[in-house]
Amino acid sequence: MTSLIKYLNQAESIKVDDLLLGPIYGFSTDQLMELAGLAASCSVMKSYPPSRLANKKVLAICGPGNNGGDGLVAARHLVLFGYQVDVYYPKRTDKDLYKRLVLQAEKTGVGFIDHFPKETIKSQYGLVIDAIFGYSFKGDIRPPFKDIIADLTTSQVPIASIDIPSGWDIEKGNIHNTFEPDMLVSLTSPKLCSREYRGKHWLGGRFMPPQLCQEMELNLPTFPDCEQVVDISLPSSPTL
Ligand SMILES: NC(=O)C1=CN([C@@H]2O[C@H](COP(=O)(O)OP(=O)(O)OC[C@H]3O[C@@H](n4cnc5c(N)ncnc54)[C@H](OP(=O)(O)O)[C@@H]3O)[C@@H](O)[C@H]2O)[C@@H](O)CC1
Ligand SMILES: [K+]
Repeated sequence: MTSLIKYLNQAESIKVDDLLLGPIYGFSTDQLMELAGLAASCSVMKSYPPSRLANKKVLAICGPGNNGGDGLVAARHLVLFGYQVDVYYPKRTDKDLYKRLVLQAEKTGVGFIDHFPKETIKSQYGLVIDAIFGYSFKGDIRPPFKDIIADLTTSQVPIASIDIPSGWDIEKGNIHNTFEPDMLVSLTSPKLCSREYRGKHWLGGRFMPPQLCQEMELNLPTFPDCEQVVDISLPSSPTL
C-alpha cells in the first residue's frame, strides 16, 4: 500500500498547502500548524515513549518558518504527554502567530534555552526534535543553522525530524552529507527526499479533504481508528 503513496516535489508540496489555505478548502495556518504539531508529538510518543528517555529531556530546535512553528506546537503537546521539553529557537520572527505559540508553550511548561547546548547535549537530552526547515528549504545551509546542523550530525543523540530532515534537499535528499534522523514524520504527504529513507517513517496531517487528495493523486494510506499518524516505514526499517 505504501508504495502507492505519492512523494511530492517542492512545487507540489507548496501547492498542497496553498490549496488548503486558499478559498476552495478554507483552512487557516494556525489550524494546520496545530494539527501538524499534534501529529509530530504523537509520532514521538509512539517511537520514544517517556520511559525510553531514561529521565532525559527532549530538545526541540525550531527554525524561522512554519516548520519551526510545528516544533513549538509539538513541544507544548509533548509536555502535556509527560515529557520535559526545552526549545532552542535562535531566529524568531515577529509575527503574532509565533509570539502566541511561544507564549502558549511557556505557559504549558516548555523551557526555552538561549544557546545550543553543544557540550551537554548528550548527557541532558534523550531526543532532539528537528523543526528547523521544512519544504521551503533551498540551497546551502546558512548561519546560524549551518553550525547547529553540523553539531547535530556529530551529537549521537537520536533525532526525530518534522516533515524534512533539515539540511536535506527536498527532492535530492542528503546531498550536504548531514545527519540522517532516526525518525521522520512527514506531513500531509511524504516529500521526494524521503523516498528511500530507512528510518522509522510516520505520516501525519489527518485533515486532508478527499477532493484535494484526488486532485493531487496523493494515494494516502488509511489512518488507523482515531490515530493522528500512520506508519509508512519501508519494510526493512527498524521497529522504533
Ligand atoms: N504552509 C503552511 O501553512 C503549513 C506548513 N507546515 C509546515 O511548514 C513547513 C513549510 O514552512 P515554510 O514554508 O514557512 O518554510 P520552512 O521550510 O519552515 O523554512 C523556511 C525558512 O527557512 C529559511 N531558509 C530557507 N533555506 C535556507 C537555507 N539554505 N539556510 C538557512 N535558512 C534557510 C528561510 O529563512 P530566510 O533566511 O529566507 O528568512 C525561511 O524563513 C512545512 O514543511 C511544514 O512543516 C505546517 O505547519 C502546516 C501549515
Ligand atoms: K525539519
